[in-house]
Amino acid sequence: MIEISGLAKRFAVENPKKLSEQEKKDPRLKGRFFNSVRDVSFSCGKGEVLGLLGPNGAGKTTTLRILSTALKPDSGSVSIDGEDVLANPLIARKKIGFLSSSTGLYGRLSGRENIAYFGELHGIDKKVIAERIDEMADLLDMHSFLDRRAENFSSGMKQKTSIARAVIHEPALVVLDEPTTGLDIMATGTVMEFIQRLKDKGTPVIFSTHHLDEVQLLCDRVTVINQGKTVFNDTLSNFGALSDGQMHQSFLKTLSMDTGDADNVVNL
Ligand SMILES: Nc1ncnc2c1ncn2[C@@H]1O[C@H](COP(=O)(O)OP(=O)(O)OP(=O)(O)O)[C@@H](O)[C@H]1O
Repeated sequence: MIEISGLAKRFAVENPKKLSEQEKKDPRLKGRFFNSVRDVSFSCGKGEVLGLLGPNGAGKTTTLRILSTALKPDSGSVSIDGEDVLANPLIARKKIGFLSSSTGLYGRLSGRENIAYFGELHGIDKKVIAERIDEMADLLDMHSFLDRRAENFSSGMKQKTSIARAVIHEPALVVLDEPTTGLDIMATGTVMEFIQRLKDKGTPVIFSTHHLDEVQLLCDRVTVINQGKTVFNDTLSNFGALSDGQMHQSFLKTLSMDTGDADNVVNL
């Protein structure tokens, strides 16, 4: 079980002229600081898949980077199975598999070598690494490119290799930042099946997405972030019930419920 409570993270604005027009009008901009995440809370239990939704710039990536310990929050708490992630980042890194949208592969290494390298960093036996890579190559349909150098991989090949790399140590929790962005329909289906398999094995999965069909297919829980705050945090069925099962309408409804203070979280 992972529990996130009251996360907040602000960034210093180095050059206000570089802010987008939308960011300049955003209530999160306070003087020289942009409060990207202001109050984010949710939890995800064993065998559950949680979909993290929100408009562009809502704070999803910032939140997921905090969970993965890549970023330190200014306030709030993150615990996995009762263990304080922020106080024990090394233990947390062992427990969490994180797919980031920004971490690249080593172009000179093959897909297999990229994944194996991470396995070795985690201290896993080489034989076990080889077995796990074979298993993941089956599941993610990677055999045709696994031994090619990663520098010329397509987006789909890169993403599958990055996902395999993120879970090589069989983490207790998997966090995926927009895992299907840029993938074709077949690769998207393969990644969705891979998440379903993690769920069947009891591994909690948190993933951010803009695709409501993926949420409907896979998620048990839905969290919506708007302007850095959790505005909805509940089951998929209660999310659907906000507007008779029309996911798109439910999403829009949660956004309109954000009145800008912390008391408007819809927790049905
Ligand atoms: N290091 C940083 N310095 C300054 N501002 C940042 C930094 N990282 C993120 N932000 C700002 O914080 C806000 C939230 O960004 P974040 O990437 O978390 O949003 P997101 O919900 O993942 O968006 P998207 O759906 O577009 O990926 C944005 O306005 C972004 O510009």
